[in-house]
Amino acid sequence: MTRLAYLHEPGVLRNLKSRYGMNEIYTYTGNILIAVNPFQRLPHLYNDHMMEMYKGAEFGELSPHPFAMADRAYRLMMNYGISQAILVSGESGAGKTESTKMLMQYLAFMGGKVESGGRSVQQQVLESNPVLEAFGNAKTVRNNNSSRFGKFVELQFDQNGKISGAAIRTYLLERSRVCQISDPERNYHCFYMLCAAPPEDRERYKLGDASLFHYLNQSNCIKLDGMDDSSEYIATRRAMDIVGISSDEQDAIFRVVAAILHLGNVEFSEGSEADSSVPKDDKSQFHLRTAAELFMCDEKSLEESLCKRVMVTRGESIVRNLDSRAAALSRDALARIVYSRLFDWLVNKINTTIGQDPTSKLLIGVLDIYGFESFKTNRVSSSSVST
Ligand SMILES: Nc1ncnc2c1ncn2[C@@H]1O[C@H](COP(=O)(O)OP(=O)(O)OP(=O)(O)O)[C@@H](O)[C@H]1O
Repeated sequence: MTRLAYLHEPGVLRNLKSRYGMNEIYTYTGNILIAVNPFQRLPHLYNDHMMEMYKGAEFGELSPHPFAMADRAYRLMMNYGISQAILVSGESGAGKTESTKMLMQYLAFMGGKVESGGRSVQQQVLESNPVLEAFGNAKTVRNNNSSRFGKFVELQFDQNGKISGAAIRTYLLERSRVCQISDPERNYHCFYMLCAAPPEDRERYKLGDASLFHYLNQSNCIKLDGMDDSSEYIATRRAMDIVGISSDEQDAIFRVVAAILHLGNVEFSEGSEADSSVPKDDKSQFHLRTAAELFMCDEKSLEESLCKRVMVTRGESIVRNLDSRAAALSRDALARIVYSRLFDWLVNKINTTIGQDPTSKLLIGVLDIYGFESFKTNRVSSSSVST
């Protein structure tokens, strides 16, 4: 790009377009790699043979490629003993997560240890992707599998350049999506997966079709072309096994997911006292009872926590009734906070299983932060991510 005679926007775009027309989706501009989403699988670009080619090749000697970026970071770290960071940024749907996976694939190839038994750190980092995607990705207008959280993966290396530990840190999970979605978007994948689980699991969590749940049926998009939620459920369970989440823990996780769906179906009507509220009807009472069972808490306490507010002042606490609108808001607030705690728990669990190397002085971090989006109505959470 820097060799263009006139470096201006039309020239840059024309260059990218003509390269894209020749299936050259990557272009350098100085040390930066520009990736244009091909929207088709190009397996020949990412196989072992390609990784062998880029290994140790001078930067710029071969065609632009994420492997070249990862190789450069690895070499700089090894030659100068300085930790490196790679920032992957772009609009939603641009291909950041795919590029991040390729960077990780190459770093795992260079720094991977051959384990005699068990799974290596690099395998576990790569295998944590499907779990995080099930709980942190959703269909948006631009991307059927959009990451709704930022992710910083830190790979720790020993003196020989072998991966000795890793940590995954996540940022800014989009909590509002748990309770509020609009056409043609979807909520987080895990909700639909669980509604499409084998009958015995659906029975255990008292679930039915996804379209029965308020947190899912606000949008007409329930099924996704090319994604079979029932096989994704099985695949996610398998991925959870691999990252060391026991079957009891998996049951607890899905209990919470199901409880959130039931909670969302609890509607409120005005109670007998002024400005008070109660579950609207038998249906709401059933969902409240089921949510309490799944959360393993007392039904009455759950109802009170939704329909009343406790204000603690110095020395005393005051209980105030909430009207039906305010009760619905506190229901949504509870769903959001529980889901985001569940997500944080998953990330912690994955980190514990992968294992850290506190002695490591050489790190490569890859930051994949979710992309800019501009809607008709922009919420505070989306604008704070986008700025
Ligand atoms: N290099 C690639 N090869 C093949 N397909 C790609 C590539 N990059 C992106 N895609 C396709 O584009 C889709 C969107 O890419 P990706 O999820 O990486 O976008 P993103 O920038 O991370 O978006 P978001 O910010 O919404 O999470 C992928 O699901 C995949 O189908």
